[in-house]
Amino acid sequence: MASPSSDLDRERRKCTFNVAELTDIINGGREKTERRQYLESLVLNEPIFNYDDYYFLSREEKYSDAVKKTVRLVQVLKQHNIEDPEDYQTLLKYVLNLNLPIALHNSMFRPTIRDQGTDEQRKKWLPLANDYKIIGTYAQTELGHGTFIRGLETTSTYDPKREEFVLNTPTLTATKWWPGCLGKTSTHAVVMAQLYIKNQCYGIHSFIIQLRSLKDHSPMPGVTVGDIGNKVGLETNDNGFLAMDNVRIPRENMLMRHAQVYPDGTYRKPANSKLVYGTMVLLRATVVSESATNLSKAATIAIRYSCVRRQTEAKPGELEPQIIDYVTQQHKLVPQLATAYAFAWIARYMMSTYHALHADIESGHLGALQELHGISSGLKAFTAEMSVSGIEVCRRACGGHGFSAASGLVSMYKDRLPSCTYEGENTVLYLQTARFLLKCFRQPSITPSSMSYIQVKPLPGARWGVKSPEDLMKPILLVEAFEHRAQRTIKSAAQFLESQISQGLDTSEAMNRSGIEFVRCAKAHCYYFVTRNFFQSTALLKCSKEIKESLLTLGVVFALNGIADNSGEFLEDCFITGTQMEFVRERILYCYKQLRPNLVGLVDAFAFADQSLNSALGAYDGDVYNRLYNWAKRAPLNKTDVHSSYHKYLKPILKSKI
Ligand SMILES: CCCCC/C=C/C(=O)SCCNC(=O)CCNC(=O)[C@H](O)C(C)(C)COP(=O)(O)OP(=O)(O)OC[C@H]1O[C@@H](n2cnc3c(N)ncnc32)[C@H](O)[C@@H]1OP(=O)(O)O
Ligand SMILES: Cc1cc2nc3c(=O)[nH]c(=O)nc-3n(C[C@H](O)[C@H](O)[C@H](O)COP(=O)(O)OP(=O)(O)OC[C@H]3O[C@@H](n4cnc5c(N)ncnc54)[C@H](O)[C@@H]3O)c2cc1C
Repeated sequence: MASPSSDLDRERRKCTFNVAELTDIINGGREKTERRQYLESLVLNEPIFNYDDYYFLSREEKYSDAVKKTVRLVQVLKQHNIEDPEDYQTLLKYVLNLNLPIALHNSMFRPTIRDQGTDEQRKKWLPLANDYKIIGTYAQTELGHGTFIRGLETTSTYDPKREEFVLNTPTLTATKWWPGCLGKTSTHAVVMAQLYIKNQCYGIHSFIIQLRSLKDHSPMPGVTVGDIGNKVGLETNDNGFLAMDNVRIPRENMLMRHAQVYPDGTYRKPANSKLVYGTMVLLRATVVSESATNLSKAATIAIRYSCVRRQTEAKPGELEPQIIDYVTQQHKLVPQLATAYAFAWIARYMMSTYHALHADIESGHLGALQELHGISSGLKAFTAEMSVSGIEVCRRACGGHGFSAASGLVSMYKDRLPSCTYEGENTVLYLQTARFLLKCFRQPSITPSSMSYIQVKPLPGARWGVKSPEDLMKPILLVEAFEHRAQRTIKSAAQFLESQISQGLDTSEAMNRSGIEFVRCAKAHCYYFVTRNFFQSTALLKCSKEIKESLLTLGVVFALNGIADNSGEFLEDCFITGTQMEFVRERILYCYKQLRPNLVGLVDAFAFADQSLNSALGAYDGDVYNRLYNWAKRAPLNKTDVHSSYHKYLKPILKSKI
């Protein structure tokens, strides 16, 4: 048997491009790579951040271990004056492969105060939060409502006499349920509640409440708080519940940047009622980046493993082949690698668009609200869905060892599963994107330039201009196919809605009956958006010819598999012919062959530290079997040769007369 590490060495010698150059491109430049390496050096060398036996821990041990790591991380950040949120994100992406009990503090609590708080409120709360003197979460979802925010039952009633709000969870279903880090960690929360003044409801607003004493961490009076129990994944996160019984907070604790309640109870409404939803939009944009990162990790593990795993005697007397050389294995993994790169590029687009439109919104240009909501909703759902499915494809492609916790793919899959649900359940978000697409379809004047393609009505009888398999390497033809499909499905969704209304259904029932068409056109739009962005971004890169060629070929793989996996949508109106579908299948094989020498180089370029992957299958040196065996020997069950259950239970029956 060839030695696993020699297999990977040989793979690395095959690579046709400079891996470090591609790493810089992925990171956003040489400086960013150096900054990342510096941040990694601060943490990766600390024994406390060792994850070797993490998979053996119980849920409670995992949570406690994560709190320990969190405290040390905060100390490191303070010691080295690391305050830039981007640095924190870099550490999360590339170093810490855990969901920390300060996840919501940094991802939602602080941003909500920053974006929804007045200058005075920022001055009061942000220094405490930035210095981790308080730890917060974002408590919106309740036992009875997650999607329908306007249906939330928690109330915040203004008492003008004492200039206070009184918060209550009036029913069991009003109990806040799921918020991350709520159960045991957070001392404060932004609570989303229905504002009541003189018995009139003004809808959802955000309020800061203290959950726990800063002296002994015990729950505050009127606060019942705890962990919601074991979940599929995210075991380090104490997702919790919160019930409030007449919890009084000062008037100043309502975040009042957009809406105000004056001491006498006068209410000033926000310029737009959706401004209070702003933090969710930021998180949806962040989910796009997380989806890219996790699929990149999964592809790294599975491709490295597939280069060291040899199986089945292809030709008598010869070495068993590397499983990466089975085309069926390439057909599992190369599309995931292509998707990982496509998502890395769209994540950069999403975050830059978020910051640009958020700045517009901050300057009062509220028209950008809907555009940002429309774009972020779809991309969150699309990338989360494909990333989670892709991680499972990578796990399954590793055979039996893919089922071992030591693969790193099992916990990754379990931890990424909820990304299709939190921050907006995927279907609900697709419907929101579709709502915006149809608005653009009907009202060209509100259509942002990024969606101007919607105005172009596809010519009846339009046909794909592909004449040969070689044509399929031309981005313009690939983008044309996805653009046509998106235009057609948006138009068809609009027509379907009209047909429902013309049959006499009221708008909400007609919208409901059109829901499947809406989701279909939202997905088609996202596929087009990601494909177009991939080729546009790659074309602009200043890099070696070899890197550009590999990235373009990955883009072709992403696009062609998108067509092959959804062929019905392209054949439905005869835009694509059967012959052209044969070209697609032939070209997919061609691309796999072209990419084969560079597969390890393309995953090495992500430059995930072994500690961050925490995988016996995906370590840089490929020493799979030793890692698996040594890890198994450390399993708690192997502390003794004979387990105590033998003496307690097994021995009597084994001694009994047969
Ligand atoms: C490490 C792990 C971290 C995980 C942390 C997880 C945190 C969480 O999960 S926080 C909780 C997340 N929860 C959600 O995302 C709830 C999802 N539901 C919603 O966002 C809303 O309920 C809705 C969008 C589904 C509906 O909102 P609603 O107020 O009922 O709006 P209408 O349906 O009446 O009208 C839609 C209308 O409003 C516009 N709009 C909706 N949301 C936004 C927004 N965020 N920004 C801007 N505009 C928004 C939408 O465009 C429609 O406009 P029109 O078409 O002009 O009516
Ligand atoms: C791991 C995890 C972490 C979370 N962290 C937080 C947090 O920190 N803070 C917080 O506030 N919340 C948090 N949540 C809650 C999360 O935001 C909600 O679970 C999510 O918004 C979905 O709402 P729901 O659970 O009520 O599902 P539901 O809305 O009940 O969805 C159930 C089904 O109904 C369908 N459905 C619902 N409404 C519609 C509709 N209008 N049209 C069509 N179909 C519909 C959905 O598509 C879905 O298939 C977290 C959840 C998880 C799993």
